Amino acid sequence: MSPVPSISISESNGLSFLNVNNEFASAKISLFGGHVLSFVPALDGKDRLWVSPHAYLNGERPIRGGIPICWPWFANDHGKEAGELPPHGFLRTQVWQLTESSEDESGTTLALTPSFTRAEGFEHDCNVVLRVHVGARLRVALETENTGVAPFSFNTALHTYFHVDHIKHTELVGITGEYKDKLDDWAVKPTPVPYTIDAETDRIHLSAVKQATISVDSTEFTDVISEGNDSLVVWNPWQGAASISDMDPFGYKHMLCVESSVTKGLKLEPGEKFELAQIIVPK
Ligand SMILES: O=P(O)(O)OC[C@H]1O[C@H](O)[C@H](O)[C@@H](O)[C@@H]1O
Repeated sequence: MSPVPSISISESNGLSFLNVNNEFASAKISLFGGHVLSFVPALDGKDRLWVSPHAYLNGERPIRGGIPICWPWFANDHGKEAGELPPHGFLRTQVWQLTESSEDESGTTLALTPSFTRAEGFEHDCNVVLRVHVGARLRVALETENTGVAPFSFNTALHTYFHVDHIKHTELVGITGEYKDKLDDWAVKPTPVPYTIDAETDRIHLSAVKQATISVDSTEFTDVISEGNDSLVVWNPWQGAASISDMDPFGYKHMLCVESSVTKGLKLEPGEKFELAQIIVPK
């Protein structure tokens, strides 16, 4: 299909990208992974997303940064030994197609679909559509529809890497309740107040937080609104970034993952649809 005029297509290292430019913002989306890489609002010209300078942008590995799509499982929660199946599922490493695009007074909307939704570890019939709206806000929504005759359960996440000027000057506001600490054998702990990051952090917040704010130097920078989530994941590898081959040792200073997530298992009956969405609101 030919996209609307606010979308142009570029290619590099064998990957294709959709570049969206309208009066509200610009955005870049990789068809590999159905992966939003950048969202720069006209408001202040500051990218809200972070991509590692060492990210593989050639289809060899999932892209480190932007908005990876985790589906139909989160991390290694696929019921087999870690390493037997790809972490975060199999959508972030396949080529997606642009199936629809439109523009109106609020911005540009695109729909993308993955090449396949059935693979080892998830042998069910379904349709998956990613809808991206680039306007004064960025809305990313992943819809899953059960097109089969039996129910299935799955997990999913919009694993967004937010850009922050400096992690040591960053605070997360609005997260309440308890979290499971992956770095402490999944111990359940109260959410800290104030919520600052000063060490490796890998947490599944167990309440369905609908709005969190990323503040930098006590100034609100980005609101993160979630719809359909049952949890919120917060991740920063800190100096462990040095052992991640597609991050540099200091990469952790400029990113914070705040992931709108379904981690508790969501059951879809035949014919049912479910949407997980994240809305990124520049302040
Ligand atoms: O390296 P990746 O497979 O992209 O995963 C990156 C991170 O994703 C999530 O935030 C998990 O909670 C972390 O445990 C994991 O390290």
